[in-house]
Amino acid sequence: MPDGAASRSGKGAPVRLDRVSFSYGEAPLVFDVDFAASKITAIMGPSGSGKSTLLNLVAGFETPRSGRVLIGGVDVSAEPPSTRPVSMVFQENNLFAHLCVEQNVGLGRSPSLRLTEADRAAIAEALARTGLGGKEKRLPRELSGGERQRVALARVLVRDRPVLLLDEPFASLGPALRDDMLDLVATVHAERGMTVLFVTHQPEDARRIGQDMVFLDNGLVTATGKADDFFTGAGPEAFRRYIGGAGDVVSRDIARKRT
Ligand SMILES: Nc1ncnc2c1ncn2[C@@H]1O[C@H](COP(=O)(O)OP(=O)(O)OP(=O)(O)O)[C@@H](O)[C@H]1O
Repeated sequence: MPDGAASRSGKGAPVRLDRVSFSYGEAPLVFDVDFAASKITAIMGPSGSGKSTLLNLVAGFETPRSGRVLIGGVDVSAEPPSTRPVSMVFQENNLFAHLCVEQNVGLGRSPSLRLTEADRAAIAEALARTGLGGKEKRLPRELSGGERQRVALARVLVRDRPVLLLDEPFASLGPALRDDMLDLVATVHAERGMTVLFVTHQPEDARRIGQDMVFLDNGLVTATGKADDFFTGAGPEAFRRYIGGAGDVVSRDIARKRT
């Protein structure tokens, strides 16, 4: 499939930030970086380094001061979020409080909730996959935090866009549930091959599903490469300092897996 509009559904599309600058009124953030099609890239960096801003620029919630955002080779810089070939899951507040689970997921299919039979079948399948069968009519406030994030994931499943943006979506969950969710993302990624940009502060989460790594520091991309290389000590000094002792644990896990 050629890059471009054709890659708006189905397989992953490459994402490029071409000398994108952005400012909230203070020092500018400048991003010049490529995310490979159909890879899961972990985005890490100290608090305030610009990770969420980068995702918001890709999603269209923020507009570059200069430079271009390209998805599948197409300049989407002037497009609103709704027309970009992107889905996003935030740390919280992904759901509409007055809509039930089924409707919240249905929005991924049709913003007006005019759903076809095929849409309803896709919604039922996504709810089953995320373990939400039987909870279709519940409101978000009647769900646990983990269940709410699963609804957000189910919506992403039915939306089926070539790019998935995850902004610490599982940060508030316990470790076992977090691992389950990460595994679900990895399984869906293996099936569909969408491009995933995954912001996380957790080295073990980045290690679990990340294939590539983009490291931000102070509003700039300061290192990119294979995630494994970062965790086996080949990453920049700033990365090692950032993850501190967690690096040793993750490296040991990698060594154990390989023996
Ligand atoms: N709405 C806003 N208004 C003004 N400044 C903002 C706004 N959002 C973020 N910033 C600033 O922009 C910079 C980058 O913020 P961003 O949220 O992208 O960082 P982050 O790496 O995602 O941080 P964290 O890991 O803490 O979530 C920070 O200096 C932050 O204070």
